[in-house]
Amino acid sequence: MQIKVINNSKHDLPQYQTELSAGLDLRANLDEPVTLLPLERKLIGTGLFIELPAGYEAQIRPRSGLAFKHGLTVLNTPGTIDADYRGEIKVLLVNLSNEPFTVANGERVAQMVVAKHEQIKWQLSELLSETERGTGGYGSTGKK
Ligand SMILES: O=c1ccn([C@H]2C[C@H](O)[C@@H](COP(=O)(O)OP(=O)(O)OP(=O)(O)O)O2)c(=O)[nH]1
Ligand SMILES: [Mg+2]
Repeated sequence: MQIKVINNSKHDLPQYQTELSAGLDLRANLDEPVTLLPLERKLIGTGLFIELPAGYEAQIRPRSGLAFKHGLTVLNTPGTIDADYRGEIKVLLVNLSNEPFTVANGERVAQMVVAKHEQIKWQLSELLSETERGTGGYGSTGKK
């Protein structure tokens, strides 16, 4: 499917890195490097503006390599880009390591997955159907 995009960044459009990748890697669009101290969070611009069709969202997710090697993740993961959003796509990075991390211009800081979603209508009810699980959760299964 085709998605309208405005690229006001210094970089090429995000690409799928392999044939069947789910995520497009998003590059930081910076005038100068940005340093995140331990536990610090910062919004990183991408310079990208998109127009998703109705019924689609884009999810902003961390990259596992940055998370594993540097404790860098997306604070609000998965970030939600609504189909009616026309602003710049931004990435809310947080440094969960003990070391400062410096983001370079053009660094692939996160990935974006475009996904279908439903918009529901509520059917207000008094009773829900019975199931084997019932109200159990939070580790309720597999016990004698
Ligand atoms: O990681 C993100 C998350 C959101 N957005 C943009 C697109 C999204 O459509 C809009 C609103 O996001 P969200 O609904 O998560 O934030 P909110 O705190 O509920 O703000 P709002 O009241 O504007 O909906 O912000 C981003 O650029 N990056
Ligand atoms: Mg919202």
